[in-house]
Amino acid sequence: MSANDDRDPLFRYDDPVFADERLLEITHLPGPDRIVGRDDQMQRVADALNPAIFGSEPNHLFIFGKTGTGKSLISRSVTKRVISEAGRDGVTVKYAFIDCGEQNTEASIIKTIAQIVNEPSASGISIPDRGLGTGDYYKRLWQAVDRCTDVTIVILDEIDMLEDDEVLRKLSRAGENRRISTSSIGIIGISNKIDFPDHLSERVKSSLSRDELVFSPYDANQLVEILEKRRDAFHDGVLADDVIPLTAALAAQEHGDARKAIDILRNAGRIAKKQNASRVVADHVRDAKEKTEADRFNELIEGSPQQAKAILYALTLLTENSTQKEFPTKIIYNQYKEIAGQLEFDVLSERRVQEILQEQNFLNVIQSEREGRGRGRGAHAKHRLLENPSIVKKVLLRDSRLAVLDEATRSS
Ligand SMILES: Nc1ncnc2c1ncn2[C@@H]1O[C@H](COP(=O)(O)OP(=O)(O)OP(=O)(O)O)[C@@H](O)[C@H]1O
Repeated sequence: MSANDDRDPLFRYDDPVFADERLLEITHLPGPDRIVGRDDQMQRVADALNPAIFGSEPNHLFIFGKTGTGKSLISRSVTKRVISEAGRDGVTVKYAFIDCGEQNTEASIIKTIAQIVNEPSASGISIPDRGLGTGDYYKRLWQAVDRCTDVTIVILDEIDMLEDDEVLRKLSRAGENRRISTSSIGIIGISNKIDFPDHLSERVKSSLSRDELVFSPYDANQLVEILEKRRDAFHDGVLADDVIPLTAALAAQEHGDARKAIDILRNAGRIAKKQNASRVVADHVRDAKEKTEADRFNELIEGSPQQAKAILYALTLLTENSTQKEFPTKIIYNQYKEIAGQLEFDVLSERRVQEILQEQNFLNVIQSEREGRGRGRGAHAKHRLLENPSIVKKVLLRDSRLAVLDEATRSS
């Protein structure tokens, strides 16, 4: 009798494809021996954080680079090593990783950091989820930081999404302004937008001294190496020989993006498993690429209002039916008006459509560029999709009203 004979037959207890799928989860933090090609960047982050090991204030640091270039990984990995080294000398370092795409207000950021560092038994204070004003959350944060840590490292991912950069000024000057007395705070800001510091307010720009670091995309060979070091996510012999090189090549097409490479590999395994295949082969990888791109795009536009989807759909139709890739606001607006009419939506003004296009540009769904030196960015901007139109369409048509309209247009 096998070990599984008495188990509920409704479920599966073996996984013929994955030995440990968690190694491919985006939140998984690989050990230093699985990190490829980032020695210099790791050293630079270590240099900035080094004072923390002795309980002193680290240097603040901004890290820039395209998506999937290891910015969060290196920040988290080095921070953890700092924490462990500091601990050997009895120095308490804690860190808070905040995704500013999800939490972008001053109060929510302060509250989250306070909740992470606070130990009520040591500090004698609590950090309630709601009910305090921003000023009170700050007060409790300073108390929690002073009473529970020697150094707090605050990692702000997608820092360009911050609603108000005042929080950077207050955190970075907490020691100087005597908000905290026995501890210190270091900030690591992470962004895909290299020009992000230009958009900081003058107050913050002048007060926040920092180091800056740029992460370049990986080449296909580095992506192969990154994937090879996660091969043990699969059972021996499950991956066909060409799977890792093909995955790396596909992920390197736009820019060498390790997140995409890992996502494709994981999705390829899942697709193989779903098909009850005992091996992952090149076709699974190709299907996985499409799924990965659609999932990502879906994540970007999830939560966008239907009007924004109608505008994106207008841009998609224009792109599909033309050799051009970029379209002026006016042309997109005319196409949108037609679509909105067919969908029986209220037709928005051209100015509002322009604003929505700018928002989508900000969210990296499309790219908008101002042409020439025309007045106001609105009327003179041109916009293009950043993703393949067939993928964009596939995702947009998950909205049933757009799907019906698309079907009707094609059959007419
Ligand atoms: N040098 C590397 N070695 C091993 N794995 C890596 C490396 N760089 C990135 N990865 C893996 O790729 C994925 C994406 O990395 P990470 O989240 O750090 O990228 P990022 O630059 O912060 O991207 P984003 O801007 O999209 O947040 C993670 O699963 C990470 O473990």
